Amino acid sequence: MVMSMGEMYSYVGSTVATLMFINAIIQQYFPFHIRGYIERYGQKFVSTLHPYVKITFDEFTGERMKRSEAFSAIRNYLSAKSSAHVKRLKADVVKDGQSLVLSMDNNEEVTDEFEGVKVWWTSRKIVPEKQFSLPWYPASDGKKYYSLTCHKRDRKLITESYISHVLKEGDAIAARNRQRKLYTNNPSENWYGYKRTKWTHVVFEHPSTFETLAMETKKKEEIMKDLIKFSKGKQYYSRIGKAWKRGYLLYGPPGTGKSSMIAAIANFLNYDVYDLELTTVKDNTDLRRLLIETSSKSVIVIEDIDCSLDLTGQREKKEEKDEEEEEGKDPVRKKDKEEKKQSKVTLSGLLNCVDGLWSACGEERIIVFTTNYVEKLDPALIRRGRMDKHIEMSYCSFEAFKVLAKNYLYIDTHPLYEEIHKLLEETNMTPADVAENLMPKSEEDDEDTCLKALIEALVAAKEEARKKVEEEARLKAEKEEKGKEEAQLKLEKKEEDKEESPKENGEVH
Ligand SMILES: Nc1ncnc2c1ncn2[C@@H]1O[C@H](COP(=O)(O)OP(=O)(O)OP(=O)(O)O)[C@@H](O)[C@H]1O
Ligand SMILES: [Mg+2]
Repeated sequence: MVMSMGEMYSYVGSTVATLMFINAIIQQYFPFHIRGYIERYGQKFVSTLHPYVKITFDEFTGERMKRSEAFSAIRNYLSAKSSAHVKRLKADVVKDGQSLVLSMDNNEEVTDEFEGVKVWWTSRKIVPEKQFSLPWYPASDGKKYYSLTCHKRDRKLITESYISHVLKEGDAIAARNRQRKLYTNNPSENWYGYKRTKWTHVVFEHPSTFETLAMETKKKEEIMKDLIKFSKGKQYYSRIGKAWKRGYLLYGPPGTGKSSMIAAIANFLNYDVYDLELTTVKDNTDLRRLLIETSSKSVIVIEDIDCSLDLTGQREKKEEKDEEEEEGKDPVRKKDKEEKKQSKVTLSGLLNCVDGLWSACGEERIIVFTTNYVEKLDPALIRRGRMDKHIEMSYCSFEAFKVLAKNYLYIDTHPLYEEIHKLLEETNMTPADVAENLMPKSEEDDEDTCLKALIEALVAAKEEARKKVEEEARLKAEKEEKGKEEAQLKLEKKEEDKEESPKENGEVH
């Protein structure tokens, strides 16, 4: 008898289903010790009739019954395959999220094909017969597992290629559905209380993207390329023997988009964000503890680094010396100072965290420092290799303005653009201020009104800057004049002293 492929598959499908049915009956009606015999001899018998291999994937594995990553990946993979075909689906709300995951219900079957080979997946759950439950020890939900059946002749392909394909695809689906998080560190002193968490998180939903970011296209593309190279660089980093991380320093005046850039980076790479507030970290050890708890695929942000860290080490050291002499006499004061000292993260502590040995634990991390005053930073902090890329966020250029106009007013060009172009070249205005002016203030405001408002603001800013320059020049001239007068007075006094001195000398002798 010659079977068509379709017939063979339906035969195999029905055989598998029949066997499963028999198996279910055995499980249900035969006592445990007889079940063992039946299963053992049954399997021998079946394997001659049934040239198929079955692989099972339990939900919980190992001694500690950890949730199996393979099980979750398979669930994601199958949910994508099954939601269109399977009749009975189970809906789950994923952890922390509002998103729904549909997976095949127990005893449902899904067929999949890989390189021309067919396989069958079934979802199973074994519920224990006798359940023991207490309020503080709820009854088990049963043992869930997926089983994969394939023909014996395809065993090699399935075990060597197909399963890893499923796991990879499942992980990719999970990454796509994942809700990203924004973490903030809890102050060190709260770590040891009831909750004992170092990081608190909320769902990260920031609308900033590289598309909405107002800056020169060339600069933007360069950063995006750098990020892509980094995120795909696992092998590259391990080959050159460097930890898989990258440091960015974003600097520029307030309102030029440093924080927006961080959000755009996280959205672009689909990473979590850890917003690290250094001032509430007690010391270097706590800083290390915090960073060790960050996960890979994340952006670790330290905003306003110049304010969070005391970088004026030199001056402080000198003052400390003087104070130490005083403290020798006053033990209470000494203790106070020691406590204060302990509650500080030092520059070297931070540097150790950025490029010390431990930072290689965990991978795929971007560290971003921001500052308004790059010139204030210690060169040790920003040297190349530590901060791989320095990005200047500057005042709004015409190109950046065009991005904002497109975002806010949905326009690419306008007769007023020429005037705005000229004004932006003559005046410094941050993208935040430009954006504020472009925002319609009432429903009647159209693009003309908004652009005119921006022109007005630019003219006012230009006028203000001119006045400021004038005022500064005036003050400088005044200072110089005063300096001259003082010098003149000094000179005169010296002359007078000279005239008087022979007399004095005379008096002494
Ligand atoms: N380059 C930009 N592109 C798009 N929007 C921007 C840009 N710069 C600023 N903005 C707008 O201005 C607001 C403030 O910008 P942002 O917080 O990113 O500035 P910042 O440089 O981090 O400022 P600060 O130094 O005060 O932290 C943002 O919400 C955004 O709407
Ligand atoms: Mg900011």
